[in-house]
Parts: sequence; C-alpha cells; structure tokens
Amino acid sequence: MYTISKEFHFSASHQLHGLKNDHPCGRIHGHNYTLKIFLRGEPNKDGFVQDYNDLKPISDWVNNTLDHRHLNDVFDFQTSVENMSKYIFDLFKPEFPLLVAVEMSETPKTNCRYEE
Ligand SMILES: Nc1nc2c(c(=O)[nH]1)N=C([C@H](O)[C@H](O)COP(=O)(O)OP(=O)(O)OP(=O)(O)O)CN2
Ligand SMILES: [Zn+2]
Repeated sequence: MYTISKEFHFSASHQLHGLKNDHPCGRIHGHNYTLKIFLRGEPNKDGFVQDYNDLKPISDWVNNTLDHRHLNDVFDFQTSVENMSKYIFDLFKPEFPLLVAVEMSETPKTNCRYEE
C-alpha cells in the first residue's frame, strides 16, 4: 500500500476570536499557509496511486477561494488549522475517495493533521 501527497500554498489573513485579550492571534494577521493532501492506495496500470495532475480541482479551489483572502470571510467557523483541515477533508473526500488525510501549517514550526 502506498501513500502519496501533494502540497498547495496560499497566503491569507485571519483573526481568531474568543482568545484571551493579550493573545496575538486575536489581532488580524497573516500566514503563508501550506496545505498537504494525502491519498492512499495501490498503483494503477500507469504506476500511479492517483495522477497528481488529477488534483487540479484542489489547486483551483485553493487559488480561487483561499489565496489572498481574509479567511474569516470565507469560513463561518473559527479559522484554526484544526477546523479548516477537517472542512477541506470533508469537502474533497467525495471527489477523491483515496483521500486519507489533510495537513495544514501556518508556520514552518506548526502542523495539524486531520484524518478519518
Ligand atoms: N492548535 C492551534 N493553536 C493555534 C492556532 C491553531 O490554528 N491551532 N492558531 C494560532 C494563530 O493562528 C497563530 O497565528 C499561530 O500561532 P503561533 O505558532 O504561536 O505563532 P508564532 O509564529 O507567532 O509563534 P512563535 O512561537 O512566536 O514563532 C495560534 N495557536
Ligand atoms: Zn494565525
């Protein structure tokens, strides 16, 4: 069994609500986000678990919906990487049944992985 992955990058601003008053993330700020998609399966006759090129709809969605946006305007929930990675998993699982996990990073030092 194989697990393949592809990364997508976007820049966006956001503001977290409900944090203690002096929490820096309560202010509007931005990140260069990394989104990583994981697919698991056996290779087909072409030797691919899934052609990376098939993931263009995810790339298009990231570029059109998330890149250079204020994420609080995009999502109607707290824009933590936990909440967004699950949302993205649930959004693309029907189109990509081999999808097994979604990871999101706000900075090179932090990472969140959502899997079923
Ligand atoms: N579990 C989570 N914790 C935090 C999230 C999150 O989505 N999930 N998000 C934030 C903020 O978005 C914040 O911008 C990122 O926090 P942090 O890594 O602490 O930011 P810094 O780069 O400033 O950290 P340094 O340690 O100063 O480099 C907060 N927490
Ligand atoms: Zn943040």
